Amino acid sequence: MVTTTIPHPQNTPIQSVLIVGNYCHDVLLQGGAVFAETLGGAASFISNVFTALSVSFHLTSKVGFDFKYPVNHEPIVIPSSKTSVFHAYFDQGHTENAHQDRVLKRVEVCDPINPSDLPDKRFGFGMAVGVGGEILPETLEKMVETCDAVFVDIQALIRAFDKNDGTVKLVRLKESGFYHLLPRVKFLKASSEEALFMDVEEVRQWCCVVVTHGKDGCEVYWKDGEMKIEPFGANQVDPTGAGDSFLGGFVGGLVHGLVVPDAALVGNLFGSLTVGQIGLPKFDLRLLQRIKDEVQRRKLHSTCWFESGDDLISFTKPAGHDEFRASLASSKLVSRSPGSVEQVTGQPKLLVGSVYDKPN
Ligand SMILES: Nc1ncnc2c1ncn2[C@@H]1O[C@H](COP(=O)(O)OP(=O)(O)OP(=O)(O)O)[C@@H](O)[C@H]1O
Ligand SMILES: O[C@H]1[C@H](O)[C@@H](O)[C@H](O)[C@@H](O)[C@H]1O
Repeated sequence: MVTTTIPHPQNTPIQSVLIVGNYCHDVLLQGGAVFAETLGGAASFISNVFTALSVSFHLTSKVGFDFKYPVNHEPIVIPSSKTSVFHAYFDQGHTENAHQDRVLKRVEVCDPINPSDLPDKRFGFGMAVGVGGEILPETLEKMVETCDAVFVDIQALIRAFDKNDGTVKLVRLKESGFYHLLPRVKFLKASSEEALFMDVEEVRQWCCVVVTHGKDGCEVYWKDGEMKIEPFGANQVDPTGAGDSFLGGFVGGLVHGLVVPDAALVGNLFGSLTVGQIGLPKFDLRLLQRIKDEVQRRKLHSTCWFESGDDLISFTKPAGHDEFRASLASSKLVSRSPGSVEQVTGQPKLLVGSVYDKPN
């Protein structure tokens, strides 16, 4: 069995998670018109998945006086600031230095999250999941000091914003101001477009790199090996938040005691559930129960990270991995009925139409 020396958080049976990143308002546009407005930000998609998986967490997030969505975990409200706003244009074509399936513009920006905004306590897991440049190097530094295992979405580190219109551009990870902290980070998640801005071969020597590939699932790279994790099928109507929900499912799986390959399957599952809906997804309650049952069953049959007591995480696909995938896939087949949908955070506002066809 291939293992690596990632310590499990402090031998505590119940893992607490710190999520750091601002909520935002997302405005989705196509053909010059707004077709949806939703609650956004990686923090909102991840909390949505954690709530679905019954993972408890603390959230540090900032919004402005104009924040307009009801949420279960209250953000810090900055009276002198507006909430960060992103406009996502789905028909402006591809640019070389931007997200491929949409052009994103940050049109309002809330305050950054400072180290002093973080709670003064230790956490098993920390997640640095900024969207608008709100995570500062010193904030990530405090997270690696106070959390046993830190997970970073690369979008929190490498985004730059055009001075005139806020268009999101990416800078190389090496020039981001965060590079020196990578040896203290446990997992770095990047989409395939973002991965072009880093040297995966170099970074995997320090931390585990997870690259997501949209409908093709994801790949996990660590010092001594790599593996591909199979996707789940989906009818994509809006790709927004797929990567965030993936990360929520992945970390949620680890918190529940799954090994990395099995947790990555849970990540792929939540990514696939997210692209099937506009904005923040709502999950069918029976589907969630099936997923949680499968995760509990799986945990009983695999070497659990937290309970093994040997301070090692296995990166090898354990026996039964394919069966676990099949059982998760079959849980997607449970039908939706009125009243079985759990609404965990802000509702999207559909302005034009109800189904969006992904542009080529
Ligand atoms: N069309 C799809 N069908 C099935 N699964 C998908 C699809 N798109 C995304 N996923 C799942 O979601 C995960 C994350 O998707 P993706 O690689 O597009 O992330 P991303 O580009 O960071 O997303 P975003 O920036 O829109 O949040 C994938 O690894 C996959 O598991
Ligand atoms: O709500 C979305 C989502 O969090 C995406 O992952 C991020 O890329 C966008 O900037 C944000 O507006």
